[in-house]
Amino acid sequence: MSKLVGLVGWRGMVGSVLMDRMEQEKDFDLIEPMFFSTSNAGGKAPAQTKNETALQDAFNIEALKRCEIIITAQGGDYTSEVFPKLRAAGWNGHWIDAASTLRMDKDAVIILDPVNMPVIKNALANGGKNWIGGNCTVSCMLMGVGALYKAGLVEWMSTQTYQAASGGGAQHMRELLTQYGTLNAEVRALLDDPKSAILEIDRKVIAKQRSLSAAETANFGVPLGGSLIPWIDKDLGNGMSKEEWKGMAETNKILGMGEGFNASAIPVDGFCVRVGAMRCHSQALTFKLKKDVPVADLEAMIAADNQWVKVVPNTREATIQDLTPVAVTGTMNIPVGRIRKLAMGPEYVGAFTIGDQLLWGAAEPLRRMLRILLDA
Ligand SMILES: NC(=O)C1=CN([C@@H]2O[C@H](COP(=O)(O)OP(=O)(O)OC[C@H]3O[C@@H](n4cnc5c(N)ncnc54)[C@H](OP(=O)(O)O)[C@@H]3O)[C@@H](O)[C@H]2O)C=CC1
Ligand SMILES: N[C@@H](CC(=O)OP(=O)(O)O)C(=O)O
Repeated sequence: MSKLVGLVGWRGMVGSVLMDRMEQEKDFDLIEPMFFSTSNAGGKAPAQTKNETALQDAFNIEALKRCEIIITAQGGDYTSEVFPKLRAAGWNGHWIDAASTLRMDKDAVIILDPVNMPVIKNALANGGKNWIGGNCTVSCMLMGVGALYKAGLVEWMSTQTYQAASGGGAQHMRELLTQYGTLNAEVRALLDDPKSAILEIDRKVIAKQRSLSAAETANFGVPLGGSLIPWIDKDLGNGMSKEEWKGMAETNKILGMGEGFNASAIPVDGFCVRVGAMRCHSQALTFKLKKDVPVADLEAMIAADNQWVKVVPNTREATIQDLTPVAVTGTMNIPVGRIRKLAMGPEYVGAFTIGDQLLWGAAEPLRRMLRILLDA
């Protein structure tokens, strides 16, 4: 008999991408899905439903307890409220979660199986039940250059990110596009006139950006369209943003190197920056390797690591065609390009990588974990 799998958060942005991928990979053929809602209990479950045709109340512990596996993309507040109650009520099922809430808990594994299948298998063998998706930037980075970590080559890594609006959620994407539209409208007549002065256009754009209303910047707090924001997530009070902290803490945890900032952890640090892209996170990486390895060897290792990573030749044409958010959005591909030795010395290597933060960054590791559990 198929396992009863509860789905919470399935109609949100991450949840919708998850549903699409589960459809594409025919995951629903293997499970008895039970759909939950925080807002519409008793409503009609989506088309993938089989026997459980009504939406269940996502706060009803007894209903949740019926599930052998629960997958949630509902968000951290939901996890904080429901997960402890569910475990306290004696539920012993598998909890697969997109939210960051439980990530650093001792009994939780950050799931990214093409990178850390041994960590997942080990936890499963030891009775692990809590499977948490990683931060999107970290997951996309490790899908691209995990090979260098697995080979034990990385002494340290610095990352400078270019993160898309989708990382903030659906309203942030809308806000970005609305701002672009507002700026375009402001100078439309001048743009239509080929003889107009570009500095006049520029003056009008900056004046408009600086005068956007609180409602027009409600989500990001400041304009993002035509600008950037070099701070993502909370201020940790030590000069670091929480998104930057996750780089080292989660990378090391995913790789099974312990809980983040221990003495043997690989240093990972840099700056996380929000840019006006829609749903792809890009990042420029600087590695200090433990030894001098030829670029061709590094490329070969990266290319052989998993079926989704694609090495982009370090040429102008290949880069501008294949190494952009526009090229990657909506695909499972993780291109890694601009791989070259840096001026600081033969152990210093640069690379640039991109991933769709809703696919590998959020939804895909969850459905893959479901498959691992179904196969176990
Ligand atoms: N956005 C991202 O990049 C990432 C997000 N995550 C995690 O996933 C969580 C969910 O993120 P995200 O999918 O962006 O959140 P959304 O806001 O898109 O969806 C969350 C929930 O909001 C409810 N909702 C209310 N109104 C609507 C509406 N008009 N359309 C769809 N859903 C609606 C739904 O719950 P209901 O059906 O019960 O009403 C839905 O499940 C985050 O909180 C985070 O923890 C993780 C990685 C990346
Ligand atoms: N913080 C990420 C999105 C996200 O949801 O991250 P996390 O799952 O680590 O909270 C971003 O804004 O791009």
